[in-house]
Amino acid sequence: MESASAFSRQVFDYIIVGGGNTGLALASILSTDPGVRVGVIEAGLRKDDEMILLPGMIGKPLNNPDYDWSFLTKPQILAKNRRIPIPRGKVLGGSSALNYMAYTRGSRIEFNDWEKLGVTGWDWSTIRDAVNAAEAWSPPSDYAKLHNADNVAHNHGRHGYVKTTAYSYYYDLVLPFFDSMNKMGVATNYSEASGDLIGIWTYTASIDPQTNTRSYSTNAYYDRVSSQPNIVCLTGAFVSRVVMSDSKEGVSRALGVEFYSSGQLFSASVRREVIISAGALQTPQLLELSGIGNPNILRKLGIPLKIDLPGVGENFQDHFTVTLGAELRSNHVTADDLSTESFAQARLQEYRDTRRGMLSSTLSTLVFIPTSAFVPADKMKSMIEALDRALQDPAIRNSPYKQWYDLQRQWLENDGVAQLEIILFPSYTHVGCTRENAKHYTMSVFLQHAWSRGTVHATSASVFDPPEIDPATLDSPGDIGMVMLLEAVKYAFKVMQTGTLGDLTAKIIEPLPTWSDDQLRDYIRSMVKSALHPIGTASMLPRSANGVVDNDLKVYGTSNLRVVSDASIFPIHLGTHPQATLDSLAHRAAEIIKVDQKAGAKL
Ligand SMILES: Cc1cc2nc3c(=O)[nH]c(=O)nc-3n(C[C@H](O)[C@H](O)[C@H](O)COP(=O)(O)OP(=O)(O)OC[C@H]3O[C@@H](n4cnc5c(N)ncnc54)[C@H](O)[C@@H]3O)c2cc1C
Repeated sequence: MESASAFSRQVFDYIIVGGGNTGLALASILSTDPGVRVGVIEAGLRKDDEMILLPGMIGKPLNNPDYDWSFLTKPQILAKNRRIPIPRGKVLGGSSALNYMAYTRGSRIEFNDWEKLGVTGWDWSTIRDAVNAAEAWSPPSDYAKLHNADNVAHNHGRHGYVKTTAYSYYYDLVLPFFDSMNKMGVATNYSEASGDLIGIWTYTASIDPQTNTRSYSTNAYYDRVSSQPNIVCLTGAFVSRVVMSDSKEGVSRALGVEFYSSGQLFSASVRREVIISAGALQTPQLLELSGIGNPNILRKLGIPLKIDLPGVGENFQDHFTVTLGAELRSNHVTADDLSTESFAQARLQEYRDTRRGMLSSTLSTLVFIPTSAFVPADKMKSMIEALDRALQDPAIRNSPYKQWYDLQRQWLENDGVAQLEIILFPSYTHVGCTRENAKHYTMSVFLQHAWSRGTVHATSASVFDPPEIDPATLDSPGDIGMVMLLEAVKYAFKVMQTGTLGDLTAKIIEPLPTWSDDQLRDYIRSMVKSALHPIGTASMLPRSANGVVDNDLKVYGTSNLRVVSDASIFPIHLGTHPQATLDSLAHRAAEIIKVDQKAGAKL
């Protein structure tokens, strides 16, 4: 790791802002060319401790300021004015150091439809190949196969960077959950990486099969190149702005960055490109601090305008989730047992001695289903009628985003597109009364294509003031967000009462199947939260559709500033977890940048 003053004395070919999931991956790939110098500036520090590396420790670093930015939304009017937490990694490796390690691909249908939004060059086969370049998959063990782990080798990359495989420990509730879903008519999907996500499956995790530790951008990518002289990583430093030249014939050039380290302001210059990879919440803030954004917002912040780009910080999307809690009839081992000190110590020792056992794993099973699977036909009809009426509103019809409303409308009735994810957590992450010493589980439902469109904007000209995050929770045309969550909760009640999981469930604790729709709506407003997948705030869309970057990830109106490979560039949400796609973006971006470099593109 470098000192700030040494860093600032160098001139880099590429400066990457944010050494997170994809920024660090991209920096590492670019630096495999010895002819270029790459500088990375990351606000967090390197932390390779058990809180990050042990799968069973997930959740422990959250709210710890040494690991987590711990963002809060602004009060959400339709969610009882609550400020909803959105944790984000503040360490080298970013959120890939904190996440739950589900390494899941997106959907063939969805990626192929990006073209309908005016995005070209990003179809399923391109993204699939790029994930394959990122992935170093190992087949699951026989024990994992008994838990329906994906065993279809040709869907996976074998020689990439991020080590993936199935876990080596499964909670007792996994197979009962499969049984209940199968009895609900949801088939087991044995090849989740094929581009078809529909069904119930055991996920492939970003885990090293040799050590059963987390594989993330720090150890998967950066450690391969960190000893090379042409990559320099500065940690504990906050980029406060990209220094942009004045615009010449409508185009501005990134000259370098300014950053703070130990309270002191430094600068570093760049020969070729500045690449912002600061995540979906801080990328728009940094663009605005650099004078790129909506002129009205910049004026209020006292920031001189460099590029008029009103899409910056708009189009914010997330997966919204609600949880239900249940008490078990049985005395199964669950993750809650880890709250007993002696049990936790024994599991930790087991892991340290053998790399096996409960701490080598987390939750492991995911369900993805289309609308028709959880919204009854009569409800579907009335829901779509209300939506169609709402979509006639001139504010929507004349909106630059009309095309993606149309696309989401098509996806609602496409049985190949997942609209709902369900996860069974082998623990009690819930509210409500419970019997002491009883065992529990939590079931969560997640909307995959919410209709809310929120915003993220800087609140001052200082990088140290967190941005204002407004996901517009539950604010959707025809109230479709609430209707779908309501039906999702009712569907989850059925799952909890069906098959082997139903036999094991002593009682549903809260919410209750006997509650009226009004009570359930009230519960949803009280409980809805972020599934921690924010995207869209610097969207890859045509400029006329409020896009911020073009198909080559270059910020409109600049010759050499890209927003690369962080989740802010997704134009529309993925019906899955994002990290594998983010790795693919790093690889795709590296290809694009290398082509530009070879062509000697005029910068
Ligand atoms: C608790 C949790 C669980 C999750 N579980 C899963 C999962 O199981 N599977 C999955 O696919 N996804 C999961 N996700 C989501 C996924 O991990 C993230 O979407 C993804 O890692 C984001 O990558 P990114 O590159 O966009 O941003 P990040 O990885 O967050 O990187 C952004 C980096 O920029 C740095 N930075 C920001 N501003 C500045 C600045 N001004 N100067 C310098 N550095 C700066 C940050 O410190 C950070 O390191 C989870 C997320 C969380 C938080």
